[in-house]
Amino acid sequence: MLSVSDLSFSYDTKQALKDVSFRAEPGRFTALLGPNGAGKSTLFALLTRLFTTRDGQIEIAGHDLAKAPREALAVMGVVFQQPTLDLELTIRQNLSYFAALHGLSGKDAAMRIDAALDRLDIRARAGEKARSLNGGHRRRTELARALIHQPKVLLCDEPTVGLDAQARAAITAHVHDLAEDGLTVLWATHLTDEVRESDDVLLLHQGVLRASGTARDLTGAQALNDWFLEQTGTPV
Ligand SMILES: Nc1ncnc2c1ncn2[C@@H]1O[C@H](COP(=O)(O)OP(=O)(O)OP(=O)(O)O)[C@@H](O)[C@H]1O
Repeated sequence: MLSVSDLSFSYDTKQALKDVSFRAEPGRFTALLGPNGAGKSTLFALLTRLFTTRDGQIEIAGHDLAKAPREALAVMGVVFQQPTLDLELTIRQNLSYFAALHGLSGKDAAMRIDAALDRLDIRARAGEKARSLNGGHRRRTELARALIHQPKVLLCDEPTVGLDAQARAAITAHVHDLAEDGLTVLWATHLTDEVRESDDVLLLHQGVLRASGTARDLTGAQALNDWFLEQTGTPV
């Protein structure tokens, strides 16, 4: 589980997050929705310890990120907005490198890499250079890489940016499956078609968490897009 309590953060005079509290539960796909400037990237930077703050608390699967950062980060998988594959390495080499960073090697690493590649349906491409893959398969590779160390919490920061509709749908479906298998997923997006009615939604606007609940409960008979517009005055 991912738990955030009373989290605040300021850039000089600009307060980017104000007393944000929420929980993302195991087995749930939690969508973090917010217009530009809402504070999503700031929140991800705090969750991944790129930034730190004394205002508030973050717990990753029971580990306090400030007091036990190593333990907390060890159970977290992250897919950043910007692609981070080495395009000259094969898919398997990219994953092996990451496994080594987590202290995994030999048979254990190979088994975990195969399992992660199977999970994302890209094992058949494992010997190909990342450069030869399309955007959707590169993103799948990054997702597979984020799973090798068997995290309990998966953070995805707008991971479908730049993908075509088909690749977006495939990745989104894969990550919903991962959530159904028990992972805690936090997925930042501004694209409401990536959110299912049964998903949990966190609406962030101007640094404040405006709403949280299942998409179905929050929107009632409204389409999520219309609800979002009504809440924020901003088209998604
Ligand atoms: N380095 C910075 N210095 C000052 N203000 C900043 C800085 N980075 C972000 N901000 C401000 O903090 C607020 C939150 O920004 P943040 O990037 O977290 O939002 P976001 O929801 O991720 O938006 P986007 O989708 O555009 O990335 C915005 O008002 C932004 O202008």
